[in-house]
Amino acid sequence: MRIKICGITEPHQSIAIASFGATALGFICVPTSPRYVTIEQIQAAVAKLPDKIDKIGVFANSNISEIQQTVIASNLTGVQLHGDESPEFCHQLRQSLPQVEIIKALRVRNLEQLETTANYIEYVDTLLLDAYHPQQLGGTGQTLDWQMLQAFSPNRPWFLAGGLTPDNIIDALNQLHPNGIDLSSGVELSPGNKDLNKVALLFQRLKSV
Ligand SMILES: O=C(O)c1ccccc1NCC(=O)[C@H](O)[C@H](O)COP(=O)(O)O
Repeated sequence: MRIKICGITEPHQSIAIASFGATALGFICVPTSPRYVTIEQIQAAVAKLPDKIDKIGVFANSNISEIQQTVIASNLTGVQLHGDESPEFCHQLRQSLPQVEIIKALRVRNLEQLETTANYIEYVDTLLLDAYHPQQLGGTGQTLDWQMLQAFSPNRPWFLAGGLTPDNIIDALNQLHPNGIDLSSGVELSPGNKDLNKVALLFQRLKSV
């Protein structure tokens, strides 16, 4: 299973979290986020990471040239689209960045919206389901209605996100079978400052899965 820790801002934390066993790290490229990082900060955070770690830039409603510029300058291996990007936008991004993993995040409010994931299947590599929040795009600590996801079985790998913590992760994975999990505020001291004790506890608990 893929384990993505998102909202990294500090180089020493990115190295520590990779050494605990994270398979992917996420860097927030959304200027309004308290976890926002510049290209220079991403470069510093990824510089000493092993090649096998996926380095994902998280964008929301950015244009293709901004995304392309950041991906190339920061050596990112993937892009997570966390705004209102359409399937057509994902298709265009694929033409511009053919070697880069495209993850479409959907902030799921109800079953009808969950069904819109089908529109993205042919244009993205991976889906990510996050919780809906009326004011914030991500990193909110809100959990999804896991009951609503019981029958979710898309024709693409998918990440479960939204309010996951070391305390609820086993419960989540007993109920759902995602290909990956994504955590941010549940392993933080404050936005962008990860709590390495909580990250270590997470990986310890995941050993039993
Ligand atoms: O984390 C942010 O600040 C953020 C801002 C704008 C768009 C996306 C953002 N985060 C995306 C993520 O992938 C988070 O890991 C995801 O929302 C889960 O967060 P949390 O509920 O805190 O675990």
